[in-house]
Amino acid sequence: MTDAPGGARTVVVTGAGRGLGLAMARRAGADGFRVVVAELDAERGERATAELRADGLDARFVPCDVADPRSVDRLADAVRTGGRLYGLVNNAALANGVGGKEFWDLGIEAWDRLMTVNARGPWLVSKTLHPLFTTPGRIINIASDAALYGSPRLAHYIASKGAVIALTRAMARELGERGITVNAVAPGLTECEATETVPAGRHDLYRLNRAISRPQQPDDLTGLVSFLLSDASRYLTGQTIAVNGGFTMN
Ligand SMILES: NC(=O)C1=CN([C@@H]2O[C@H](COP(=O)(O)OP(=O)(O)OC[C@H]3O[C@@H](n4cnc5c(N)ncnc54)[C@H](O)[C@@H]3O)[C@@H](O)[C@H]2O)C=CC1
Ligand SMILES: Cc1ncc2c(c1O)C(=O)OC2
Repeated sequence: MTDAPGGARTVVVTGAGRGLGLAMARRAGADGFRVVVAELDAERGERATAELRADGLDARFVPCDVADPRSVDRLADAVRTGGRLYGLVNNAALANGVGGKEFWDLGIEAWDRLMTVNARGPWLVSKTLHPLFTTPGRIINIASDAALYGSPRLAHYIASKGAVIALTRAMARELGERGITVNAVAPGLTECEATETVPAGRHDLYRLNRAISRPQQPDDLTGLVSFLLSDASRYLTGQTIAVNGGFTMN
């Protein structure tokens, strides 16, 4: 893709230090976008950015905690100086080791922490960055098929992802006039660092109930993200699309 006049189009990917976020950042970079790796864990963020750059991609690390308004303001400052904001992928979430307890055994603190990062985060980052967007623009919110299926022993997590799906709809309506599409992507349980601690039986259950019965990999998600960032998706907004080998179906 050639750069439009006015410099490269920037796509911010939160939580892009590893896992699905890094895979999506790599794809956005390969598609010709300037990628901002907005990541809480500086070591991960630096390493991921170095990897992308070593592959010849235009990437830069900006430390960011999506739960902290001042940190998100600093992300906006960094984006403002770095070109034109075209896309935002709200990917950062607490997804590592969150499962295992019935809803009645969850504590207030765990509930609030997940809601703060996973639901408030995408709202706060979108709220803070939206004035920087060009037209057209793209926002992609990463949900989870666990919220569609109703996965047990993840109640706070799936409630936070349910909020992300509803938020997507409100944002799509409110940003439609500005030519910014907003969609949610609901990945299935994927083989990556964050799910190494998910019991094998759970991985098996997900795999065996898919139309395409094999383990999901981070790259299974990136084709849809590429499409959503492209002009080909210009009339698609407010939707939630599950990429999960057919574990859930609409
Ligand atoms: N891995 C899976 O099987 C699935 C993951 N998802 C969703 O995909 C997204 C990515 O998941 P994974 O790559 O598995 O997770 P991960 O835990 O490997 O990566 C998430 C990244 O976000 C960062 N992060 C955490 N809190 C942050 C904060 N407050 N501010 C900025 N960055 C922060 C972490 O440091 C980490 O690098 C999440 O939204 C997750 O809920 C959805 C369905 C399945
Ligand atoms: C079963 C299960 N465990 C952990 C996670 C998920 C899941 O479905 C998920 O969607 O993101 C992290």
